[in-house]
Amino acid sequence: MDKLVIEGGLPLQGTIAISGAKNAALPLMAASLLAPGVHHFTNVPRLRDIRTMERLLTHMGAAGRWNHGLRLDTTAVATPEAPYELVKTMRASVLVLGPLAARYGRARVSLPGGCAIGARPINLHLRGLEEMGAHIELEGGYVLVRCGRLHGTTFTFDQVTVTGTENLMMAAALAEGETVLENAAREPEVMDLAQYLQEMGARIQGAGTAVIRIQGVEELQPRGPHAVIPDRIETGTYLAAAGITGGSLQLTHCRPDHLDAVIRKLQAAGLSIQVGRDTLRVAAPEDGIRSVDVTTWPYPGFPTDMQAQFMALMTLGNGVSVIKEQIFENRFMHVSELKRLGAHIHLDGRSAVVRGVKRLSGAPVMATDLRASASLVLAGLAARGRTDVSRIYHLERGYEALDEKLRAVGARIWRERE
Ligand SMILES: CC(=O)N[C@H]1[C@@H](OP(=O)(O)OP(=O)(O)OC[C@H]2O[C@@H](n3ccc(=O)[nH]c3=O)[C@H](O)[C@@H]2O)O[C@H](CO)[C@@H](O)[C@@H]1O
Ligand SMILES: C=C(OP(=O)(O)O)C(=O)O
Repeated sequence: MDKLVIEGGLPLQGTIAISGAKNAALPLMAASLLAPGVHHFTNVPRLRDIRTMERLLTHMGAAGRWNHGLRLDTTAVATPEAPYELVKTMRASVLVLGPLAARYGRARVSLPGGCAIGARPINLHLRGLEEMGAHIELEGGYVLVRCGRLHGTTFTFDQVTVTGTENLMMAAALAEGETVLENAAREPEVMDLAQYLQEMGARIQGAGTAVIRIQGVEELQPRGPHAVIPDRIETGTYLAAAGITGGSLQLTHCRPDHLDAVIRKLQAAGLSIQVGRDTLRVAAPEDGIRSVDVTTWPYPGFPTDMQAQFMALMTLGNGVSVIKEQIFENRFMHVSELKRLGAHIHLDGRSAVVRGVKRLSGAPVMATDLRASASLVLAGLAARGRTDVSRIYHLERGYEALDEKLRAVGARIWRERE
């Protein structure tokens, strides 16, 4: 297994091209199950999670081919099943549940279980499908679904859920009659999925707002090429990287309008950010990073997927920053590792109180989840001396060519065998 080694202390300078969004590409791939034929997606990031979803679809009988993007042929899908071996490596596998129920009337999908950041139940996905007429049983760690054609319903999410909204929107696209999803997730990835479903012939209104209305249709057609939206979390991570290293970067191929809350908080921390149509220019503050408070919320609020990276930046702030995590009950696994690099952080329930220090110093650290790992890389880039980040398979789930992209803008970062 590889680890990342970082010799920190160099300001990043240069240009980074942002990749397609993992969290948009995964539901798009799952949506290919809704219509037999060849679907074509471009700007698909080369990531471990994308390979896992491809393996999952292949297991069901689909065929994937990389040729100017990803072409998924779902003509021969015959096994509507997501086995534990694949689901345990990627929770987003649960996104096949809605399409399988709607298109095949049966599904056998392993329960995803919890992960480092929280329990992450899927009760709302299941309740929504039941209200659309699906019969659901849990057996041997699997969700078993049986149904005829699903029917429309009005479903109010008790809690905003991104993949829950995506699952029910996909299921509703082929259901009989109208489905209204209330308190739906408004994330850009939900909008990207809605757009592809519409390209396939689905009738959807209101994606991007809290109420989505779907008029079910009899069938959908495969379409493409559909370009996956840029990864807003990768974008935010590199903005923070410029700030924490005292550098300046230009980011291209991004969607600044998907990052309003992140940009505002980074500007409050003193970073200078110039917003173009699909570019961002960022420069670190000359008089040091300012400590600011942040609370995570569903979109358009500050994303939980940027909380750990923002905390890394705040470890070098000029005062005290209170970072509150509202989405996941246990998303502070990076705290103890950041402390190993010299950060002063005190945990108080769902809040982390970060007292800025003058400098961080390198140390061996261990990644526990994707964004925790990213925060350790950021801290390592700023720290004096050498930082070894182990368990980088987490990073490979969500950051395309992270070490190459960072090396190209002046970072000393490389892979070594553990
Ligand atoms: C593949 C993907 O897109 N992953 C993203 C998605 O995850 P994911 O869709 O799994 O996260 P959710 O939006 O569902 O989770 C939000 C909250 O709702 C709770 N909940 C969710 C569903 C449910 O049936 N019952 C329930 O209680 C969760 O435990 C959590 O506390 O949104 C998260 C929140 O922005 C991001 O951190 C993940 O990167
Ligand atoms: C938590 C994340 O992903 P997942 O939902 O796939 O675990 C993430 O992208 O930060």
